[in-house]
Amino acid sequence: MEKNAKIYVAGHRGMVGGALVRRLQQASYQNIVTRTSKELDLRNKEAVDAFFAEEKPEYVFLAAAKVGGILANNTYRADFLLDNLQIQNNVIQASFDQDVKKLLFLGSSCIYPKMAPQPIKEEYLLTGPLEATNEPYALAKIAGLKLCEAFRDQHGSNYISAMPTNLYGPGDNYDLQNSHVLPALLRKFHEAKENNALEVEVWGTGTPRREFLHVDDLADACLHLMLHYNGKEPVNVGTGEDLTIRELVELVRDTVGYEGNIRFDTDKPDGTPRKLLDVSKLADAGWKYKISLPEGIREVYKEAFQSAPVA
Ligand SMILES: NC(=O)C1=CN([C@@H]2O[C@H](COP(=O)(O)OP(=O)(O)OC[C@H]3O[C@@H](n4cnc5c(N)ncnc54)[C@H](OP(=O)(O)O)[C@@H]3O)[C@@H](O)[C@H]2O)C=CC1
Ligand SMILES: C[C@H]1O[C@H](OP(=O)(O)OP(=O)(O)OC[C@H]2O[C@@H](n3cnc4c(=O)[nH]c(N)nc43)[C@H](O)[C@@H]2O)[C@@H](O)[C@@H](O)C1=O
Repeated sequence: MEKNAKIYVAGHRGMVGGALVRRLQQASYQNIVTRTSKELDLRNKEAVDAFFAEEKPEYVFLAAAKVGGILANNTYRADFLLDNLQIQNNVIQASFDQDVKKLLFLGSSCIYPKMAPQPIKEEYLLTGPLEATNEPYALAKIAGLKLCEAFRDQHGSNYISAMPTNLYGPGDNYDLQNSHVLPALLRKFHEAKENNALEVEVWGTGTPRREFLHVDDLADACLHLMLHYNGKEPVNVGTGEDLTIRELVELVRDTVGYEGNIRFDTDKPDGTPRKLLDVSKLADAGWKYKISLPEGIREVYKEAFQSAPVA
């Protein structure tokens, strides 16, 4: 990828898209094209086709998507399936029509079967039923990675797919209903400490296990894959380490310095019991994460809550 190549980052205002733009600029890629969803609704095929015909990007990072935590996925089931199918179908088709040299599609670790053997290898895809709470989203992501594979099979398109584990970092979503667990816990414990609340309520039983990767590490992995990976199979991107939600709750509580009680609301869903990724493929390609979870949580907490109020 030449330093003056025209690179389209779809979803640049999001947590992942923002990290991708930072990483590309840090690596001296200056010809980066972006559009907000107000400027370009990627569900609108005509608008997407017109944008690609006008801009003719050479490389595409497809980080735009409808994204949310377990409750959002389980509430807006049709939106998560339809929006994500429309976005990825339009961007991948337009990329082919305009001869994009290489496209990287972002999937998610939730594409794998609920009870897949752990750690999860890429070849476990479609070997068992999905987790019910995010099945619509997972099916959209599976369709996206399969569309990339199909364009490669039929047309020789160099479209690759990365399957990230749970992510956190600057620009995360802190809405208490729709966000993922880590940003939600940071906000809950911060506000409880500020308000001297006696108790913090967290969801589920605390027994599921999750793996967390800082979004700056993900962006670095995506650039590494764009530069060096030309394979058909999706590539897992993670740390290869996980912890229980209860351990995460205690880590966030201690980072924030909250000393009150914690109550687990078992009426809320646990979701997948565990989704630890096997990251040996990425390790074989020479990449490993850098930011440890405790360090990452400290940094994110400082940046999001101790320097300015959360929007
Ligand atoms: N967060 C996580 O834990 C994980 C995320 N991923 C994947 O990473 C990618 C990015 O996720 P993340 O950064 O967390 O999500 P965010 O919600 O932070 O960002 C999503 C972005 O997509 C854009 N977008 C959404 N709908 C549309 C639309 N109709 N038209 C144009 N743009 C749209 C938004 O643009 P705007 O701001 O302009 O409205 C936003 O910038 C997704 O593919 C997600 O599946 C994978 C695994 C874990
Ligand atoms: C990245 C991945 O993210 C999603 O899957 P998920 O990892 O299950 O999502 P989550 O981060 O929201 O929850 C993780 C665990 O944490 C528990 N939990 C406790 N307390 C809170 C809490 O306050 N908020 C949330 N959201 N969860 C909480 C919660 O009960 C669950 O056991 C997919 O939908 C899909 O988007 C996807 O691919």
